[in-house]
Amino acid sequence: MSGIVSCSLRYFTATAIRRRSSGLSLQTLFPSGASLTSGLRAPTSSAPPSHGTPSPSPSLLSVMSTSSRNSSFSADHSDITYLTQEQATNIDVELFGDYGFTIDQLMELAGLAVATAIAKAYPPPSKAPPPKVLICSGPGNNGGDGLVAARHLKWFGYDPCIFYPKQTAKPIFAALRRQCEEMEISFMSFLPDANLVDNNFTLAVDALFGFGFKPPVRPEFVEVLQKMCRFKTPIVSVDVPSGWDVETGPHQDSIKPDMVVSLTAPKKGMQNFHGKHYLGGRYIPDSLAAKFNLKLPRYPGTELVVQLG
Ligand SMILES: NC(=O)C1=CN([C@@H]2O[C@H](COP(=O)(O)OP(=O)(O)OC[C@H]3O[C@@H](n4cnc5c(N)ncnc54)[C@H](OP(=O)(O)O)[C@@H]3O)[C@@H](O)[C@H]2O)[C@H](O)CC1
Ligand SMILES: [K+]
Repeated sequence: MSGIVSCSLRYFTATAIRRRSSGLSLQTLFPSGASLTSGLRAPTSSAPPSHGTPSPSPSLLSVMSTSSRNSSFSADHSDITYLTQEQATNIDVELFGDYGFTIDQLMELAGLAVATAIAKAYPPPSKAPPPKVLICSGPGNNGGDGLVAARHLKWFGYDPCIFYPKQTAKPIFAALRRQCEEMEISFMSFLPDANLVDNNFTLAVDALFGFGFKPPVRPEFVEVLQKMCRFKTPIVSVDVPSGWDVETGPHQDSIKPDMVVSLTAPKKGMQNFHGKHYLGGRYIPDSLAAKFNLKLPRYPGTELVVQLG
């Protein structure tokens, strides 16, 4: 579909939703009429993925860098590092400074890790309409991870739809939005109430705030988080459940995600989380892990994520 036609359709969709904002039906946006909560296959296994790769020969081992055997990366998940907000920020500074990464690179890997973890934990059915996934993206890089994840989820057989209430003019975010639009991923102009979300979406991705969140939630996001608290549709949080204190975790009125995909390393606020928990962000060089004394799980083979719980 040409850009102009798809833009017109998107405008129509957003307008239609605005007009129906009282007693609204999402039929216009979701004409299939199918129950969107149906049909996710049960996870095949809750165990971490097996290695499945042949052991390297002794000669190969002798030329492997120390990286694959570095003590910072361990198969034991019980003593991994949980980061403070300051540590997470400092690691980011190093990655983008001395290590020369760009935000585009890491955000792509982060968003791909999120989509991969979702595909492992909530595999799409092979013979059914693609499951609808609501992506709630915030104004910072956490929101950018959500936009990237939406694109990969579409490739993986889901039907993502994005709520992105506070957009910035930064080129990276404009580009991510455009990429989603060109993949015919819809943007919603408002967040539907919980009952509509529950009836129309199989999953919700919380990409509002990550480790850059400073409590308390400002007024512009209070209603959004209140609505999300009422979702029965399972929520997958990116890096940090939005509204949680990065270090001390949830409070009484916090969202309760079914799953969290931590990035780089889990944050301290996740220490008592008992839901499904994956780690992604396979880009930390050994020397950086050593510098911050990070204990991280080993990613087996070609895996982009590791299941922690
Ligand atoms: N190294 C990695 O692992 C990578 C992680 N990535 C992801 O990036 C986020 C951190 O991104 P950052 O942009 O630093 O921060 P957030 O997206 O978490 O949040 C910042 C925005 O949120 C606004 N904010 C902060 N507090 C509040 C509040 N109380 N109420 C409302 N809004 C709030 C803040 O607004 P300002 O006006 O204060 O600027 C920002 O707009 C990390 O968690 C990962 O998900 C990268 O994608 C890749 C590398
Ligand atoms: K989040």
